[in-house]
Amino acid sequence: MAKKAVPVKKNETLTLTFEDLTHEGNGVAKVNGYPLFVPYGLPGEKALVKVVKANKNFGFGKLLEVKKASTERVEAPCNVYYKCGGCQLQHMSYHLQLEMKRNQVKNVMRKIAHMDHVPVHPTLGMTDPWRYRNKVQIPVGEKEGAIITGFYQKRSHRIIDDMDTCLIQDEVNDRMVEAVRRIASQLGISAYDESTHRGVLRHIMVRTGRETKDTMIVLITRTEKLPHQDALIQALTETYPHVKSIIHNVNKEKTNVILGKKSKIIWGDAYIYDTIGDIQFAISAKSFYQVNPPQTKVLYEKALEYANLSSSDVVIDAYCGIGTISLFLAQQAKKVYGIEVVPEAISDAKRNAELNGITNVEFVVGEAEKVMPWWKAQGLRPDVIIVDPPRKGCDEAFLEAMIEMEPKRIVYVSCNPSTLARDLNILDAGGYETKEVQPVDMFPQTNHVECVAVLQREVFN
Ligand SMILES: C[S@@+](CC[C@H](N)C(=O)[O-])C[C@H]1O[C@@H](n2cnc3c(N)ncnc32)[C@H](O)[C@@H]1O
Repeated sequence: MAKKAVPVKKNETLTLTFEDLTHEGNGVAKVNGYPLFVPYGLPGEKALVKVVKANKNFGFGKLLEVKKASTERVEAPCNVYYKCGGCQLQHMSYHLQLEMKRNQVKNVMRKIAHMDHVPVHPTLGMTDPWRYRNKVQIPVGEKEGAIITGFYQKRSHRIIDDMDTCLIQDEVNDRMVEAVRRIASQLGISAYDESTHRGVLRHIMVRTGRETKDTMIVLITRTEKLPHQDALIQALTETYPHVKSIIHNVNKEKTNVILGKKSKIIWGDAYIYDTIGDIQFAISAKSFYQVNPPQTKVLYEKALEYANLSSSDVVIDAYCGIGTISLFLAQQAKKVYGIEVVPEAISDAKRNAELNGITNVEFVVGEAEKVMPWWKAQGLRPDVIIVDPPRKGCDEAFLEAMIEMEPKRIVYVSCNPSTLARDLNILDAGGYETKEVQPVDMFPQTNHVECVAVLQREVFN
């Protein structure tokens, strides 16, 4: 059979009309059926595009000029949007962002889960989809002898040197990054240089409680010692009374991983506090805590609604982090068991239960895929199981144990629709029918999407 020729050439410029959007947010145009993916292109738009890569079955293009703009195109408010790798969707209306995320979920439900029939509801979005992030981790560099902070330019480790704000961050985080940068510069603390593996300050991490405005600052250095530590602490805490915790973390490795293994509280508490709904949470530096608190409440309320608990129900919250979902569930259930692999998160979870006077919870440190079969062997038979795994989804041994425990319902919270669809398929074969899926926009302006799905056990006679 004759090989089909690629209809475009690298560096060629073409006028094209976009027909679709990928789940990354790229426009899709077709040249004689050959798809060309173009960042920042929107469906219905006519644009001048330069071909930058022409693979056998698909290519990539660069948007040179929009000839006819979509009514969904908006001006990106961030002045470094087109350089930064953090956001991908600022050029489209929020309405289209929500629709795109729902379509992504519908697509995986069709293509991976083979569940065309399952309703995927419209994405639950934010009224104000800006300034929502409670945590920033920003690289530190040097320019003309001064310390700079900024995210990396897209697909590189070059720091954006004219970034003065991040519009999806809590303003307190922005201010604190700037304060640490300025004070560290004044004190002559050097920035880490990745190419030479020299210098001191690698990253600044700031976490702020949305409701409390309590702030934790984590200073990540290559060196054991943080130079001018006392002066830095004094300058920060005298000027910013909302700073409740300063932590020094040491990362000596040549690595992209931000936090090193060794941490020391150098001022204040090990925790900051925040509230979601009427529950208070203590959050330590290394624990997972959802980054968008208002939408976390929306997500958890949906999970709780899907769990449909009665006061006699026993529940497992797998991958429970610092016990956020568990404590919500515990208000309506007889007993909740939480399982999580990070020991610090389980200490936080126990502390959080105490803080809120919640006694019907039990938290265990371990890998969910090992603890679930053990719980099953011990005779634990929960009425409802909630899972909220990391992006890679659930381990098969975990899914198997969950099916064998025969809960009447499973509620699956996921930050990766593809692995969600894969796992729903496995659970379906194990007798759990997916009833509906609700996308929730936890990460506006970015192409990430969160979902919650409810599954019911089919009882065969
Ligand atoms: C998406 S977070 C969810 C946390 C929590 N449910 C929440 O909403 O804050 C996933 C959690 O799973 C934990 N985790 C990752 N792999 C695990 C495993 N094999 N067993 C148990 N927990 C795991 C992570 O440490 C993280 O806290």
